[in-house]
Amino acid sequence: DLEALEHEGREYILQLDKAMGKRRNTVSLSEWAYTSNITKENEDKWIQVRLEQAQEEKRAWEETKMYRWQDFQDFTLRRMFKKYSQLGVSALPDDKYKLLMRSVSGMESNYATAKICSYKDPTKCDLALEPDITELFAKRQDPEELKHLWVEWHKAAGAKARPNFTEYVTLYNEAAKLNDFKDVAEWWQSEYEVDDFEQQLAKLWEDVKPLYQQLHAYVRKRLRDKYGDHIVSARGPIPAHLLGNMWAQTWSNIESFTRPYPDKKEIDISHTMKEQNFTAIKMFQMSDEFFRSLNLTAMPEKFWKNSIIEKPTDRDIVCHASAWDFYDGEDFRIKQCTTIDREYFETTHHEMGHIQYFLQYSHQPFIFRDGANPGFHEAVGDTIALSVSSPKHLRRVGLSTGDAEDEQTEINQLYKMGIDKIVFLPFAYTLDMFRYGVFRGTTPPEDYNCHYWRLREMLQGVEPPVNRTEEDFDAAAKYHVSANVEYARYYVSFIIQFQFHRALCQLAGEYVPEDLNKKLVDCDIYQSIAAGNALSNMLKMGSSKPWPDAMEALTGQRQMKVDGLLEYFRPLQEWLTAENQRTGEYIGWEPSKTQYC
Ligand SMILES: C=C(C[SeH])C(=O)N1CCC[C@H]1C(=O)O
Ligand SMILES: [Zn+2]
Repeated sequence: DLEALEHEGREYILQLDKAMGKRRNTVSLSEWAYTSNITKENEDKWIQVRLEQAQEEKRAWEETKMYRWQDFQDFTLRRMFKKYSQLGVSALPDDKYKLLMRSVSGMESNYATAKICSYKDPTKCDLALEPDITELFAKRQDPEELKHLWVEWHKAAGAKARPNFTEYVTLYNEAAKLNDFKDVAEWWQSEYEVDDFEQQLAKLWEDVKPLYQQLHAYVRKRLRDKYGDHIVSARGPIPAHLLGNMWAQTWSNIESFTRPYPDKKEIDISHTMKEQNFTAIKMFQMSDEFFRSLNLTAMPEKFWKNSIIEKPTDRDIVCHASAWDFYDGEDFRIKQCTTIDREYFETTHHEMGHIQYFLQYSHQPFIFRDGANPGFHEAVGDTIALSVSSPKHLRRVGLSTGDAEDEQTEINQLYKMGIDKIVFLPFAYTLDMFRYGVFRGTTPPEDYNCHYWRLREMLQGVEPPVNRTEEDFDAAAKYHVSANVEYARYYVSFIIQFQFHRALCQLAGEYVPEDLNKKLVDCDIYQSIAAGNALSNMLKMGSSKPWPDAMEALTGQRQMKVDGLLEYFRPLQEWLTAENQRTGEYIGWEPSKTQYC
């Protein structure tokens, strides 16, 4: 009878889950070995381990099909079977699976080891993305030097990845079909468990676009003031190499010469951290201390022993920051090539947020040891960083000397947050709108690069510094495209982190709507047990429930909405609108004058 069958099903799935945990540990250890020491030998070992695991996963998958789990009464048991009934890339036959892994590791190792020549010294050709090119792009303001760095990086990391990328698209789509998806776009969107995900992304963009256009118009004016209108037009897109970041995804590095009130003291914690002889480990200890102040879990001993937090000098590694769960309840690691600056201070909190999530759901069955959706995992650390980057907190930890919280300082602070958080949204939206089209085949290979730029111009209002052709492949010059990491998760994160932050600030008594002494921009939840416990209750759920249940547990909302973000930035939006009217700046952008593609 059904009762007995369901009982049998529970026994089966629990032992399968234990086996899955062991497998994930083995795979994580071999992937760590490869990405922390990029050699052919380590790549071969990682691929071999993945192939062996794929065999075991296939056998287990065949077994689950024998259970009529759709009729089981227990929601959690049904959810476990549902997740186990999806095999993933292991559904590919061995030879194709191997080709797929080789094409991705080929792109990722190319990205991790790419070098370019210096602008000033053409014989110096050992510049890596981290730390060399990143630091030059953050500091240099000469348009010709920035153009050189931009063109050379996009050649070395983008164009070179094109052959591997086209093979990856074909094979990955085959895997999608073997999992009963039309294509990878549908597979990626299924992770969000709503049937109108793409429409939701478009709605969120419509809601935040007016704010973005005001910020874009203001920044374009300040750049035109600095570089002249022969470089920055009055009504067109902004040249992408002038925004302080290789992908123009955050414009924080041009804050110093574009902020609204330049005569107000700038909070430059990069400078202060260097002055105070900060080390990478110090940043990690400060972040760990913040999480512990919320009554969350301390980093375990193996974290401090096994993490790699500085770039090794004796080997090639994947420097792009990452957080790792080894699924044994005690081994959790971060790998990043820390430099002492604001950007890595934030990245450290971002990665520690991943580790905290791992720790909070480490009691769950392995199949539920995931974010409620991929955006949740990206939002944890950033939500904490919203408190850490408040002037109040920076004063608390001695990274900023007190400045009267007057109106102008507040606008400067909101501007500093906005050129990081608002600016990021159209970039993130573009990256996966582009890849959805590629996987669906609506964007044919012969149109990959020009379509990518049409999307970037339409959504982000930026244009390339030089003409582009289909010899280029600029999308792969971004880590996540070369490393096969889905990106809508960050778009979701940058929306929901403001819903989380607002709820936590209210719980901490740090934010009271309409109370001018309890503003959202000043909120710092540091040491709030009430906020920490509420966050912990959401994180402990992992992916055991649909994400609206997790979001409701913390915020009372069951939908992604920009209301949190718009509430946070309201004073800035009002200021930008008034300022753009005062200067008569054109809002939005006309199509680019140059036929660059
Ligand atoms: C820090 C990470 C590792 Se999950 C990252 O890739 N982020 C964090 C913010 C956006 C995105 C990026 O760098 O493009
Ligand atoms: Zn992340």
